[in-house]
Amino acid sequence: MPFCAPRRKRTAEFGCLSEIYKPPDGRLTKETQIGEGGTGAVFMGHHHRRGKVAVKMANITRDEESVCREVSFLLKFSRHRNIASYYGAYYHPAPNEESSEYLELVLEYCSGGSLYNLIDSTEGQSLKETWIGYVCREVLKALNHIHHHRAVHRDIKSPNVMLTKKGNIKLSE
Ligand SMILES: Nc1ncnc2c1ncn2[C@@H]1O[C@H](COP(=O)(O)OP(=O)(O)OP(=O)(O)O)[C@@H](O)[C@H]1O
Repeated sequence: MPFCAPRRKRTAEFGCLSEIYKPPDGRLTKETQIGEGGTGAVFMGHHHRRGKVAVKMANITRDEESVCREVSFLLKFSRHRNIASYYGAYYHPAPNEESSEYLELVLEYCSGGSLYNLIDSTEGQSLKETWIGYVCREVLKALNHIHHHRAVHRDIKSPNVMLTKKGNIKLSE
């Protein structure tokens, strides 16, 4: 089975997650862990067609509502150049009753880290004004796009602003 994008977000009426988000057939591999967010761990991964990707293990058992919110945000907005591309999601069932169910969200890999890391790396010095201007302009482009579609982000902070290898700015949820 090829890499598949979810057809629609989960709601009670659509039924079983395992039918909506098909599991991969081994063409997606998870490698080292690169971060930890509120919904779960984030891994660097490799996809046979996309190359390097970020795989976010979103814990459905712990907080299904915020996972659905994130998927819905990505489906709506991730085609914008200032929002990390969303390649699809896979359902990961709980192996036993004590474990959690996950949705593996496959995203564009932002190897430059977050704006938070970038500021931190200056060790108390400020970023150059030209950089501050550039980052603000790119984040505003993403926000303008979101607002144009009558939505709001509500969690703008430096850890949610990511950088790609080329220095492009990507707003995440
Ligand atoms: N697309 C990505 N590319 C590279 N690293 C990423 C990517 N997404 C997340 N990360 C890494 O994983 C960490 C956690 O990301 P995540 O989006 O889960 O954080 P969060 O915003 O705190 O979580 P949430 O808002 O979902 O509770 C980030 O700080 C970053 O280091």
